[in-house]
Amino acid sequence: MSNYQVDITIIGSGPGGYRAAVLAALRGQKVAIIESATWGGTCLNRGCVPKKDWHETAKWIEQSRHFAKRGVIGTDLKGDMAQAWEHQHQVVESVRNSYVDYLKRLGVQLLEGTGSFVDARHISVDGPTGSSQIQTRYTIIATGSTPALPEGIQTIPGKVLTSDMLYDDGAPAGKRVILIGGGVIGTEFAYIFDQLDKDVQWLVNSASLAHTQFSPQAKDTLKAALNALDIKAVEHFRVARIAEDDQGVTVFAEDGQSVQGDWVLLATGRKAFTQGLGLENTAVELDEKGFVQADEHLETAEPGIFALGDVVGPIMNANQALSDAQIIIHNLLSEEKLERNPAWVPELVYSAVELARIGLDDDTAEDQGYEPAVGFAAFETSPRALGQDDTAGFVRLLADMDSGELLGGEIIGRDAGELIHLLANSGDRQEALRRIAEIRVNHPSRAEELVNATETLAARWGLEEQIFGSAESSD
Ligand SMILES: Cc1cc2nc3c(=O)[nH]c(=O)nc-3n(C[C@H](O)[C@H](O)[C@H](O)COP(=O)(O)OP(=O)(O)OC[C@H]3O[C@@H](n4cnc5c(N)ncnc54)[C@H](O)[C@@H]3O)c2cc1C
Ligand SMILES: NC(=O)c1ccc[n+]([C@@H]2O[C@H](COP(=O)([O-])OP(=O)(O)OC[C@H]3O[C@@H](n4cnc5c(N)ncnc54)[C@H](O)[C@@H]3O)[C@@H](O)[C@H]2O)c1
Repeated sequence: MSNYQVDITIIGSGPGGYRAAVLAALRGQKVAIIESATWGGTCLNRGCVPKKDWHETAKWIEQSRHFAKRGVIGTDLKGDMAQAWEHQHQVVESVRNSYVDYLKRLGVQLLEGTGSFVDARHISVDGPTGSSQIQTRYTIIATGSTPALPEGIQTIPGKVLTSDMLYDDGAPAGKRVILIGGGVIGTEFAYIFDQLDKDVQWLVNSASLAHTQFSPQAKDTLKAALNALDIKAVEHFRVARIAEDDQGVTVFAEDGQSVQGDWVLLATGRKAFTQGLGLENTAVELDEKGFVQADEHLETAEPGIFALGDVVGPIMNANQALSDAQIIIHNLLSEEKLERNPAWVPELVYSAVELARIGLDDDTAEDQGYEPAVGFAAFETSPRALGQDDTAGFVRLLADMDSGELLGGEIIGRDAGELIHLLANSGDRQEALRRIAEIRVNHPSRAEELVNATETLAARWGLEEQIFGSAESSD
């Protein structure tokens, strides 16, 4: 058995664990990271990275409908899911190799196996090539999440899959796909599968993205874009049972309706993963949903043990895991203590339109005593968007009517996932509108619509002074 003595041990190598390892190593810490499955976690191997690779392909296919009118002549193009799977697989492998290489170059000790607490300062690692034990000062639990299945539903390889199985094992051959869930994965895959030439039957028990903070306007824009491609959800379908037969699969709803297809993708949520961690040997506590309980600094009930990302929840996205990693490492190595503030971490959905949001939504802003004013600019008239044949969407900024403080923002449309950084990095929010209004823009660009949205806040809500500064009298 090998023994290691380190400053920080990280259990799990998803975006949160990886980022924590890099930041700690860069700041001179002796770091060990443990991974029981594939280096890079959900996001790299079966989440954000392969999904965005497919989203890009889907966009290309959709945009090929504009080729002829733009003077690009050729035969009718369509998607091929098997080849798309190979493409994402190569991208993922290449990113994984560079991640592992970077960790090694930084001197991080990479250990393959299941990490389990022996006590609060000792962790055992049981892996394919043997066992080891680590003595550690601090530990970060970064074990992520796993798909949650509706009660009574089980997966069947090649027939009833989760997104983890889809990316690990490949896509089944059949064209008729039943997609279950109106959450983020369901909304993203309804579009991707459709463009990859699948006949999608999309079953949801509540409207798409109902549980998110996106505005009704954002959801309507998404719905219109999906409808334009003839992608429509079957609503009020609560799945109760799935039966396999010679024709494929039949999905039954609680009210008795049924739908047939070749295979099913379950996108019915994810749950925190803490199995095999040996938390009973520590004072770490779980909440009633199984999330690791942590304070605003992400420290658990056991001093010196921290947790981040999906295993802490309730928000499950890579952006939150990355932000958590930054907070934990900063707090461990600095006097200043940062607090987790999920509202100011961007939230994205990649579907027939890209949806990005950050900060407060209208209701939360009102609940917190603000008087929200809305600044709005549509991409409909943007020269850049017109030139791209992609005019769906808008910028919507929320500001306090009295102080002009930026409360939140939404960017809907192409490149929203990049543009949102202009709001994510807007520093002091009292000054944010002015900073946005003063951006030295590249013309024509989509970012100009952010500037235009601040101008509507000035014109319609009397926020000229907060946005342009006080006008000096020339008398
Ligand atoms: C289909 C899909 C698409 C997504 N798309 C996006 C997106 O576009 N943008 C976005 O921001 N988010 C996206 N997400 C969410 C994102 O993938 C997760 O929020 C993110 O991966 C969470 O990171 P994490 O570091 O908390 O954990 P994870 O990435 O889940 O990594 C945890 C790792 O810990 C390992 N582990 C668990 N237990 C142990 C143990 N005891 N010992 C050792 N290792 C262990 C696991 O094997 C895993 O590799 C997507 C998710 C899915 C499923
Ligand atoms: N772009 C991103 O940041 C991104 C992308 C993908 C996934 N994720 C995260 O991964 C997690 C998992 O995504 P998800 O879409 O599976 O979960 P989700 O929680 O977003 O949505 C689950 C959906 O399944 C539905 N559902 C549950 N049981 C059902 C049943 N019996 N019949 C019909 N519908 C049922 C729910 O009503 C809900 O609409 C989420 O937390 C999500 O935020 C993030």
